[in-house]
Amino acid sequence: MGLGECLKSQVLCQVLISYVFLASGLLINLLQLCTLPVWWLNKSLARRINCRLGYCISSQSVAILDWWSGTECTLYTDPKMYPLYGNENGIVVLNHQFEIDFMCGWSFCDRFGVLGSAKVLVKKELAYVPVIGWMWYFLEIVFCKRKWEEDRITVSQSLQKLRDYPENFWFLLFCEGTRFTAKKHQISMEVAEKKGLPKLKHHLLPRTKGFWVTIQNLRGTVAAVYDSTLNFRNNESPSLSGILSGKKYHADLYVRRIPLESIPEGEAECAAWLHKLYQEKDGFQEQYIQTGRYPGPIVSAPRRLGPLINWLCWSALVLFPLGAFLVSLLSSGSTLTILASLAFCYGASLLFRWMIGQTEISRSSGYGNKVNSSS
Ligand SMILES: CC/C=C\C/C=C\C/C=C\C/C=C\C/C=C\C/C=C\CCC(=O)SCCNC(=O)CCNC(=O)[C@H](O)C(C)(C)COP(=O)(O)OP(=O)(O)OC[C@H]1O[C@@H](n2cnc3c(N)ncnc32)[C@H](O)[C@@H]1OP(=O)(O)O
Ligand SMILES: CCCCCCCCCCCCCCCC(=O)OC[C@@H](O)COP(=O)(O)O
Repeated sequence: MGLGECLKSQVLCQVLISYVFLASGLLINLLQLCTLPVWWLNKSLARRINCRLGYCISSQSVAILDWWSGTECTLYTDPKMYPLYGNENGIVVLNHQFEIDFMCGWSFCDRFGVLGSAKVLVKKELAYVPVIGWMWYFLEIVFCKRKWEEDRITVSQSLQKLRDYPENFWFLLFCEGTRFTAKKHQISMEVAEKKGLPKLKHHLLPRTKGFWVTIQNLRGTVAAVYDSTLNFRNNESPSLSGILSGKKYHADLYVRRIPLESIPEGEAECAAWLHKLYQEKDGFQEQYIQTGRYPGPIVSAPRRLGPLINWLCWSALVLFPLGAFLVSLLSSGSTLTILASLAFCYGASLLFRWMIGQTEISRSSGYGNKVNSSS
């Protein structure tokens, strides 16, 4: 193990990274709250400010992925489509199999200049996660309860609001609705069988309603669906804890651009189209597993310096007062203050640990464990 790797695996480094993320993130959440009056005066300006503030948070996770762990994210796509990425609105359909898939997604958003405005259909439970969940309110992220009776109205309403969004955005949909586990796969293939659909080997059966409602509400606003299939080389199973301790992974993403006009309008036709798409995605995964490659050429989309600079600036901003506080704490010699500070640090580390837990598949929800769809 080299010196760099040894340093990255030290607990102190991870404590400092989590401190920077929590302290700067809560500060940015506060700044986002302060933009509320701007919403009434100039909505477009408020949205643009929130894109920049959101970038300050989400790009920290990109910095950790791209620069701290040095994880390589490789893009397979048609080079003719490349100039369109980031210059139009897109709906991204991604497989949901890996604990850090959202970080790789964010990294690609950054590479194409749409990180601040990135959108996702996300389960409501994540709205309560400090920093990221709170940031999402101000970025007009679409929340769902995974209960169609309620979601059909609320999801449509939230999507309608994006129709006059002032910046280009990608809207991410994990149509499988939950992370892949062997049990969820088995149940969803029973559903597939009952519906007379071909079985999938590497995906859960996609839930079609969220896709249909997204297409319906964003038609005319979004130019294309970016069908995206992610996998990791050498059977890596990446984790956020691994990234924080500096472990390098190798992600490969295959993206196909599908013009929105080619997607059928009716609900049943749209659902059938999505099922066919997932059968194709399953074929790409099989090819990847057999050959270690996706079809099509690799296109260069290098990591950018922006997230690193942003991260270093926020680190300087919040670490300096921490250092000053620690010096004054030690020189005060007050046992009570020192104990109170230690208790506070312990609480903060529990909170960060809980946030990491949200990404872990072993702590995944029970959604999809039964044929009916309760969480
Ligand atoms: C160039 C580079 C390109 C790309 C770069 C890549 C990405 C970058 C893009 C953006 C990044 C942005 C942000 C990323 C940051 C963070 C995101 C992190 C994670 C959050 C993700 C989540 O929270 S995923 C969970 C939430 N999302 C979803 O659930 C979406 C999918 N779900 C749906 O669409 C659902 O339909 C629903 C939620 C709208 C409603 O759910 P509900 O359960 O109520 O209804 P369903 O219709 O799904 O269920 C009933 C039907 O389903 C059948 N059924 C029953 N049991 C099962 C089963 N086990 N499996 C499958 N199907 C089942 C049932 O038979 C019913 O069928 P019908 O035919 O009768 O409809
Ligand atoms: C600089 C350090 C950056 C570290 C960031 C740490 C904070 C992480 C906070 C949690 C962010 C939320 C990401 C959620 C990821 C996810 O993938 O959610 C799962 C859902 O799709 C489906 O849920 P489930 O049904 O449980 O599988």
